[in-house]
Formats: sequence, structure tokens, C-alpha cells
Amino acid sequence: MTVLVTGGAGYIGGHMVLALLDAGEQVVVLDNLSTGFRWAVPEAAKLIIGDFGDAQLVDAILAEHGVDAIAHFAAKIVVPESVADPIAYYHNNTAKALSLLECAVRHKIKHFIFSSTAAVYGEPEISPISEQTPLAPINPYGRSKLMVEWMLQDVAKAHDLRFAVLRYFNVAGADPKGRLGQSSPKATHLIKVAVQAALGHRKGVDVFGADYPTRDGSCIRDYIQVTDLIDAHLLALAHLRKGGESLTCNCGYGRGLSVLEVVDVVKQVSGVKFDVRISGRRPGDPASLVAGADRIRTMLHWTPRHDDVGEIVRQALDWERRLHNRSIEADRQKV
Ligand SMILES: NC(=O)c1ccc[n+]([C@@H]2O[C@H](COP(=O)([O-])OP(=O)(O)OC[C@H]3O[C@@H](n4cnc5c(N)ncnc54)[C@H](O)[C@@H]3O)[C@@H](O)[C@H]2O)c1
Ligand SMILES: O=c1ccn([C@@H]2O[C@H](COP(=O)(O)OP(=O)(O)O[C@H]3O[C@H](CO)[C@H](O)[C@H](O)[C@H]3O)[C@@H](O)[C@H]2O)c(=O)[nH]1
Repeated sequence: MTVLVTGGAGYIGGHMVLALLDAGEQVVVLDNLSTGFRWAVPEAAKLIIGDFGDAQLVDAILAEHGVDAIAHFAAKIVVPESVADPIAYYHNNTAKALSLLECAVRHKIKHFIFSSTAAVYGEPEISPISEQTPLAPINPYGRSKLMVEWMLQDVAKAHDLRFAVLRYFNVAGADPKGRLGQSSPKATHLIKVAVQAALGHRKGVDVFGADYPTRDGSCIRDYIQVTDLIDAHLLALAHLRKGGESLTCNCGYGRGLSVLEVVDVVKQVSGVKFDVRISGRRPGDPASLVAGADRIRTMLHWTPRHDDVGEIVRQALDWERRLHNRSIEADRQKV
């Protein structure tokens, strides 16, 4: 049995590929390398460079590789970009997902794991956020993902396909063995940005708003370590393969950290006192997003192993140093 991983050359999908290979699974990666990297995919996985919206290509992959499960990570993921160019987001994240689902049904794929997001909840007033919290995304990114959740629910009712929708909160950290981490140079995620500041790769950190109704005025998020998140995917896959029902679960630890708290941890762990500027709010940022994480623990028996922000930051720092050395090495080879 083979798992097709779309977006397997990216940050989170790449960790899924490593975990599947570690577990002895056959893996095919489909990625157009728009934000992913060829080098991120180990040779033990088959990398096909192409678009998951290319039905002919997906049909050929599903026919050829004996795929029993699709783990669909590929997407555009930048919220402000989705506001500026909604059509690109609905096209890539929603329309192409419909095409992928059509291929899955045509080839009688039984198991589908989908990377959803806390952005489907919008700006909920309740904390922690359970899966029953009303779905009210406030930007095209969140809507483009929610529509895929709805399509999956309808398709699963009509066809022999079961799904796991995993709603990620804020994903951070890197592979504890140092094989992979967040590599996109354009990443805007807080821990990545703060780590880059600590290493002197950027000038300090702007804190987007210190006037929120939170304990220190900065926004609160639930940061989940990427390997713990991937453990949840493996458990979800095992659950579906055992004949388990479709499920939708939040993926977070159920504890929130403020932006200022995260920045302090990065300073402590790195030993560097980089500049921190309080700037204006970033449009569309909810004050607090903390996962209600009971369902994933009870339904999938998920037990996180890396719920420690110091460890998450150490992994991110370690990976950022490796990335930097890698780019120096690449430049040296060009000379
Ligand atoms: N990073 C987070 O904190 C976070 C939070 C919630 C949800 N998610 C979801 O997790 C998934 C993975 O995110 P990530 O952080 O690894 O992002 P990423 O940009 O590192 O990975 C996305 C991958 O998908 C590929 N891709 C995009 N469009 C494609 C297409 N049409 N055809 C083929 N490949 C395509 C890219 O090249 C890239 O390798 C996404 O679905 C994202 O919405 C991420
Ligand atoms: O330089 C920065 C970067 C971020 N932040 C703040 O840090 C918090 C976290 O921001 P991130 O950009 O790291 O993450 P988001 O919470 O905006 O969004 C992430 O998690 C969401 C789900 O919770 C979505 O899935 C989204 O795709 C993913 O990027 C926010 O309050 C943001 O304003 C700063 O203050 N300065």
C-alpha cells in the first residue's frame, strides 16, 4: 500500500513523508515546488513534480502506484496574500481539491487526510475552541479550506471514502533528528521570524499589536510541534485503515502562549537580545486561538511528545542554522 502525499516537498508534508518512510510505508509525493524543495524529499520516496489539480497526472499516479490513501497537504497558505488574490486561493486550494477528490473517487481511494486550519473558526469569542464552535472564517484562505471540508463530508456520504480533517493551530519546530524544518525564505510565522532575528538574519521582531484583551496585550496562539502534529496524521491513517469513521479534529495542545512570551523564550534559548518593536495590529489577527484538544486525544489516543516551547524553539534555531549553512555552501559551490 502506498500513500500519496501532495505538498510533500513542503514544511509539514515533508515531515509526513519522513514519518511514513520511518514507518516502512511506500510514499509518492506530488508537488509543484511552488514553495517546496526538491531536496526536502528523501530518495526513498518517489517525487513527482506536478500539480495536484492535473487530473490526468493524478489518475496516472493512482493507477500506477497502488495508492490506498491520500494525505493532502498542498495549498497556498499565506492569509494576507489570500485577501489580495482570492481567486488564486479558491483556484489552488478549493477547485483543484475538487479535481483531486474526483480522481480519488474514480480510483476508489478509501482514505483521505486533509490539512485544514484553525482559520475555519475565524475570530471565535470562546476559548478553548472545540470542534463544535461555529465555523466562520474571516478570510479567503480559511474559506478555501472550509469548502474542502464540506466537499469531503458530502463525498464521503455518497462514496466509499472516509476522511480525517485535521485542523492545525500554529505549527512550529522541526524534525528532532534535524532532517527537516521550515525552509521557505518568505515564511512569516512568528517563531521562524524570531529565530531569524536571534541569528541576525533579520533586524528584530515587530509585535503586531500589544493592545489586545489578553494577559499582556499581545495575541495568544497554540503552537504545536510539527512531529507531534504528524503523529496525529499517522494515528488518523491507522484509524481509517482499521475501518474507523470519518473524523474532524483540532490539532493543538490546548494551551496558549502570547507573542511576547514566545519572543522571550526565543531570547532565552538563543541567548541573544534582539530588537523587539511594538507595531500596529496586523489585519485579520484574532486575539486568541487556543485549541480544545480533547477529541484528538480521546478518538485517536494522541499523546504529544514535544509539548515544550523551549524545545520547539531549540529545534527551530537548529534548523535555521542548518539552512543558513546550506545556503552558504550552495553559494560557495557556485563560485
Ligand atoms: N504552517 C502552518 O502553521 C499551518 C497551519 C494550518 C494549516 N496548515 C496547512 O498545512 C498544509 C501544509 O502547509 P506548510 O506550512 O507545509 O506549507 P508549505 O508551503 O511549506 O507546503 C505546501 C506545499 O504544497 C506545494 N503546492 C502548493 N500548491 C500546489 C499545487 N497546486 N500542486 C502541487 N503542489 C503544490 C508547495 O510547493 C509546497 O511544497 C497546508 O495545507 C496549510 O494550509 C499550515
Ligand atoms: O513577525 C511577526 C509574526 C507574527 N506575529 C504575531 O504572532 C502571532 C502568530 O502569527 P503567525 O503568522 O505565526 O501565525 P497565524 O496565527 O497568523 O497563522 C497560522 O495559523 C493559522 C491557524 O491558527 C493559519 O492556519 C495560518 O495559515 C498560519 O500561518 C499573530 O498574533 C501575529 O500577529 C507578530 O507579532 N510578528
